Amino acid sequence: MAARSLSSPCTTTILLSSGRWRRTMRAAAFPFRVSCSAAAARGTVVIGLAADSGCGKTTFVRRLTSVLGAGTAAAAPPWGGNPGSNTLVVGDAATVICLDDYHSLDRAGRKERGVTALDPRANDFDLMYRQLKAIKEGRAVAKPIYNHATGLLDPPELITPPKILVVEGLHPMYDERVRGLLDFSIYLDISSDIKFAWKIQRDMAERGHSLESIKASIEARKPDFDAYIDPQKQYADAVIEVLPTRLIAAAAADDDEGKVLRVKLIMKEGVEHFAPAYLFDEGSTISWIPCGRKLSCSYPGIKLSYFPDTYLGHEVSVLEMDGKFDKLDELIYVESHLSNLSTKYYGEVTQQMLKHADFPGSNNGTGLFQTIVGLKIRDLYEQVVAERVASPPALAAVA
Ligand SMILES: Nc1ncnc2c1ncn2[C@@H]1O[C@H](COP(=O)(O)OP(=O)(O)OP(=O)(O)O)[C@@H](O)[C@H]1O
Ligand SMILES: O=C(CO)[C@H](O)[C@H](O)COP(=O)(O)O
Repeated sequence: MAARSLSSPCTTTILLSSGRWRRTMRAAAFPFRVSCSAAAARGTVVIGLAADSGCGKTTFVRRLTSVLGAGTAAAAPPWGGNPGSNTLVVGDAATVICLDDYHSLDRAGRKERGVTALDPRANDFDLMYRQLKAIKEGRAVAKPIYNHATGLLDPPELITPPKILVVEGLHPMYDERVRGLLDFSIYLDISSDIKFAWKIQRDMAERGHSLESIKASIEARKPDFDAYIDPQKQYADAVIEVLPTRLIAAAAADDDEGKVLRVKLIMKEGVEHFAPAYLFDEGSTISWIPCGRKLSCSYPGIKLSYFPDTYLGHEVSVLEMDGKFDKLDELIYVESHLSNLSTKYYGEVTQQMLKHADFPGSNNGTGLFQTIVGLKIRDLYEQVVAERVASPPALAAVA
């Protein structure tokens, strides 16, 4: 097969899954030549997105890549890749890798040893660290693939350094070394009843699982979720917490299977390149019911709040939305009262929400806050690049 040039920035040194460096790639394994560009010299900005399975990582990533990739190619798997790939490449703007690819035990291996995929013993954090560090420094890596269709570890795929690398999965903030590579981190914290409702809806409707098997799987994972996944939220720069509504009495809300949600965007103070969004007046405490002439609300209405708080020992600002929008285009009324959104033009949040009105959560705080975090990440990237252009870092030595 003919060699193919990629426009993505990278050097010709590849970090292999085995941990060894290779200066050139075998054409049969990776049939393209890799070129370097100024973006590699700028370094890759790395974003971590942590959550349990079925908690909305894919949905969040779709909103984020839409914000980041505006004007470039739609998200696609790597060129010439394995059909079992979990990676998404959004032009040269961003690449999203799934940390499931660093499972060191395949499905049969986990079963044999009696460990879940959430257990650190089923994951190779040394390789994860080495490869993410290499990408961040501008080097391509041959990353393994965990194939969810077969439950096997497939041959590796080439990941070239993008401008923004999103690492999503169960453990982006678990290992201290990996955590240290993240320029920004997000945790999606879905309360157990709502997680259960989302999982049932997806796994029964789309994957043909029985209610009993879904319940059993959630129960079996719970101890490891509590031990290894949930504690990562203490490290997150932003947490999107999804809770049952307070606008309806608990019994009635239960009947509604979590269709009305109370969503909190918890934003850490003092994070470099990240200025928390706020409602009306920065640093104050606000409770606002926007329903009326400019915002249509059916039962149970909408309540927005904004307040300072402490979260797991950190100073934070919190934006909260309880309820759901009836008419998405009227969101502009709410947007116009929010500040520090990092939009490039008036109404960009509303436009993004309308563009993806069919995504889950578009009529409530999950979609709104995911969109805002996406815009903040784009802004963070632009700030980092502007700083690096003003004072370029020394290039890492290439082996
Ligand atoms: N904001 C939301 N509101 C309502 N339902 C949602 C929301 N986000 C996700 N869901 C539901 O939860 C399911 C899982 O979402 P998604 O695929 O984004 O999660 P995930 O974390 O990527 O899961 P996995 O790791 O298992 O692939 C979706 O099929 C969707 O139905
Ligand atoms: O928690 C998960 C993250 O997506 C998966 O369960 C884990 O990756 C194992 O995958 P599979 O169930 O396909 O063997």
